[in-house]
Amino acid sequence: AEGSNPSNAAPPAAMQGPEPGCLRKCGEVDVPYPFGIGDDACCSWRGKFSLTCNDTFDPPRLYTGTIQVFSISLEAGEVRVVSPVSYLCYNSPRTLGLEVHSSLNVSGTPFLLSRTRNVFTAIGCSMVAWLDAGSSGNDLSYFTGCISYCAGFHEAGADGEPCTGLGCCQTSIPGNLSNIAVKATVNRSNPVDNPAWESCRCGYAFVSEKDWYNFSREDLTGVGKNSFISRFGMGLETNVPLVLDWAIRNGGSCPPPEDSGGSAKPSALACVSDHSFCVNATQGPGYLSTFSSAILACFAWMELRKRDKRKHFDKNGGEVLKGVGITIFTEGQVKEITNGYKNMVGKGAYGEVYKGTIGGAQPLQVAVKRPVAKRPEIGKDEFVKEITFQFRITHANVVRLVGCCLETDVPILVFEFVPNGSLYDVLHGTNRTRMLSLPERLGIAVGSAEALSYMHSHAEHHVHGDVKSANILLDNNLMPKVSDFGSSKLLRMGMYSRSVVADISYLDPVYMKTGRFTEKSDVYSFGVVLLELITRKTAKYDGDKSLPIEFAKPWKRDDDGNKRGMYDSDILSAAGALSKVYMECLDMIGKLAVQCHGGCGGETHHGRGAGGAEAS
Ligand SMILES: Nc1ncnc2c1ncn2[C@@H]1O[C@H](COP(=O)(O)OP(=O)(O)OP(=O)(O)O)[C@@H](O)[C@H]1O
Repeated sequence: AEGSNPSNAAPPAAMQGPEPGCLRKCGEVDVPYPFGIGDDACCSWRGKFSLTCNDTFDPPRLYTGTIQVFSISLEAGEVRVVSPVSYLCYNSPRTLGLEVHSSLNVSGTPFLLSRTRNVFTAIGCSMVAWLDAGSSGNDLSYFTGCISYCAGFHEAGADGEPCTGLGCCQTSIPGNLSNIAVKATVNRSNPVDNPAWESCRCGYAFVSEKDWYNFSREDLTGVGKNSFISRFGMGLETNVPLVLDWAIRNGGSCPPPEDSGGSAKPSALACVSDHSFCVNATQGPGYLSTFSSAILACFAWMELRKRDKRKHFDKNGGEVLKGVGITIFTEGQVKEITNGYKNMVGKGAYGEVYKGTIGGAQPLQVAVKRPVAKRPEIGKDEFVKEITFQFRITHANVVRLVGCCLETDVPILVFEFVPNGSLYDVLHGTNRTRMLSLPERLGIAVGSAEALSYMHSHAEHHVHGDVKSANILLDNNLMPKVSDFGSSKLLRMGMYSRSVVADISYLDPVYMKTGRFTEKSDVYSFGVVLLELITRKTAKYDGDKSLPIEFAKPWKRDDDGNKRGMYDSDILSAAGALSKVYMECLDMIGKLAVQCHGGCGGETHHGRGAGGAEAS
């Protein structure tokens, strides 16, 4: 994973994560993915790292096959397992009363004996210890060993001394071993008496973790609480640790080293990402990757991602929201819904908006708001309250919150999809395809006002905070649906200033002076939308002209001759447009808008209820 930033890397295509609900502990032993407990192939990587947990022991014991596992390290790519101990005991200077050989075979598993972390050790007086070993199930073509001799108990090395052949001997082992047979025996071709047989009765041989064994003369005695058997056990029932390297190999490994330079990109890796590459093996043929840094990075990346998601989920109040009944999507589900974020339909302060479909018997089209900004810390309780509130709103003129994904820093919000774009696009868009009639504009004004009125008076006096034509979406019947009730508020909960979130052209001057944003500020913004509807001018037009200011000028002067000067020419040229009723209707909307802005000597918007109520 050289040069990569794991947290930004794409998920490795070929490596699926574990299913939720898999056991991750056996007794005291943690079982991290790619390892898993039990037959469920989904709990471990492709079922190839499955272990068993035997709970007839107290505490339960973890096994790979019949070999007990003491611990697993993802970072080191190692597991520590029980090492079988071979032993013998003399019953005369030259004859053995007991001779037990033992073996260990991990061929065909992801494990190999670690060359660097283990050593072969024999303990005893007058003993020859053999290690037969190989790299496959039947292969025992390699052998090594060592001899230990001592003329008497006190002739053996002192406690703690290195194993130099006086009571114990050691030799290192090669790489690429998966099959070992250990023999503790006498040299039968040239038998030598064991003069110390009465005090140094037993001998032992094993492969163990390097530096684990510390020589003690008492180990030679074969009896007593300080003997080797008492301290460490014998046969397969020992607590002698052996270190196995583990890696993903056949069917999930790197191509052979000769095919792969340092930058070669493998094609069938367990863990293929742009940042992965194969490294040459140090474990000999057949062992293609000693837990390559790429694989390590992938596992680390997966673990990090998992932890991040959990952290975000908790921070975003996931546990509470689960109880509320809101649909909570995983990041993967959102990706599926949006077909990999393929169809972006817009972009706002909260983030990018993608069209998607929730499948099922009745597929539902949705708009997925994916945050782009990192949010400042906001109160979890506040966020949960807001999302819960949004989720519970059911009003035909408010865009419905369908669900959310809490696994990201800022949650992804999923809304119903409103197909006809925003009022802004329909009125002012460069690709404008339709002309709105006056009754259609009235319908949009009334519907939007109802949404605001509902929120202001019924829904705990909820202020929108960013009323504008871009936030009024139109369905196929031109029914308006006010959007962003939630997201503008959610953004404001952080340290963002109001002015960053809202469009300044719609901002209430009273708010500008006092810094206090109330439902009456929404009324002011709604007045600007009304003016957009009858003039088809943007809130700021012809450079920096303010629509509410310019429109209100003749109204304030009571200059009837010019009051109608800004009405949309499209409306005025429509059939029947110049009828009395038609013009009076336009005038009423104009008057209402001016009142929303506190003009004309009438009641200001600060003295009235919601503009929505009046418009309705
Ligand atoms: N529910 C929806 N259905 C269909 N399209 C949507 C939906 N929500 C947003 N859009 C589209 O995405 C665009 C951006 O929407 P968004 O609400 O994020 O930003 P905005 O309202 O334009 O700006 P701001 O975030 O500053 O208020 C909208 O103009 C609209 O075209």
